[in-house]
Amino acid sequence: MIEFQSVRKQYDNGTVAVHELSLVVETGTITVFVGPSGCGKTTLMRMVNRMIDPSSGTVRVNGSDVRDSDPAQLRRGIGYVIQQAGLFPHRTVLDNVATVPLLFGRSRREARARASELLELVGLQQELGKRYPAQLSGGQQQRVGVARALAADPPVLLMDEPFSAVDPVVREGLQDELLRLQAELDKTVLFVTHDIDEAIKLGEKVAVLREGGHLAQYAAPDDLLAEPADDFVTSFVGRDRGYRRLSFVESDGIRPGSVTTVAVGDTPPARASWVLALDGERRPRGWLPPGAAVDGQLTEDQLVAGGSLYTERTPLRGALDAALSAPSGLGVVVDGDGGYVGVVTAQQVLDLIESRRT
Ligand SMILES: Nc1ncnc2c1ncn2[C@@H]1O[C@H](COP(=O)(O)OP(=O)(O)OP(=O)(O)O)[C@@H](O)[C@H]1O
Repeated sequence: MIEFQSVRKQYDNGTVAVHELSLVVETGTITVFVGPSGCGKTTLMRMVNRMIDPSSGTVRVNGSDVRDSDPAQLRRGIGYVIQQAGLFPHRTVLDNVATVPLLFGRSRREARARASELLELVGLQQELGKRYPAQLSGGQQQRVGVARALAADPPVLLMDEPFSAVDPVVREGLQDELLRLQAELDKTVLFVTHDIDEAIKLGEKVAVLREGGHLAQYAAPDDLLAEPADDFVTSFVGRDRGYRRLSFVESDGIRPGSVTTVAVGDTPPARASWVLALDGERRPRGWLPPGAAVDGQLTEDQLVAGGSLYTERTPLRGALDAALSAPSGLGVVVDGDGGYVGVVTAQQVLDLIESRRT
């Protein structure tokens, strides 16, 4: 557990970066600090590993005041991941990660073996270990940064805008990876971002900060979207919060309907409605428009691209998105292996939401 108690930080130039802030970060959770630039997120995070000391107030990690620990000792139990990964440019990827176990007194061989395990854990192929950081993509470098922070198996992980230098698609992949890792490792993660969508996706609790290091709200993401504490939080969480809240709404009660399907390679039936094309493993490949004439076997280039797929029993947002993005207006529901289950309409999702309200 990390506790901030009446913490204040005023820099020598008079800037108040954090204003009398108190909050508790629970053990084994991902907690996100989010807010506009300059609101004190980084300052607050760096107080945990004593890169910055508060002007007043107390920061405790697992009950101990951090000021009572030697900074070097303290940092061994706290992994730190930053934007651009901060890797040593003249060491190979494997040696970058092995640095930490070496510091802990492991032999070079043991350290490299451990580094190799960690690269695998963060989803990097072993041969990338021989490269230098500049020979990796931004997303891969970020994974190396995470592997290095995990090398000491610290109970606490600080992540300061770790994914903000990569493009949105890679970023989403890294976020998913972090959630997967956390399910396995159960660390206490403090994550800083200025992106509210990232905060809502990753955080079990989210602290919204505003200018001058004031805590505007500290809540679970669903509560933040449902009941923003004030105008600042309302505008910060954005306009489509009603829609985004669907990410937290269970889909129990959605009954997928059926639609005519055809396997790619077969001859489709003549239909006045949309026909869904599936591959040999019954995974959706696209749609055949109403009345489309196909002579002989159906090929993929005759199909209209499908919308997003909705994996059954995941939150409602995905179901609505699948329906809205499908050319047929029918969201395709798949099972955990990506196999076709049925279809769902936007109306079904809205009816379910309405029935819950009443
Ligand atoms: N060493 C310093 N000396 C003086 N002022 C500082 C120092 N470090 C940060 N500040 C100021 O303190 C405030 C909070 O900075 P901090 O870096 O904690 O914000 P942040 O929320 O992490 O911002 P960003 O999202 O832009 O990284 C800002 O006004 C910043 O200019």
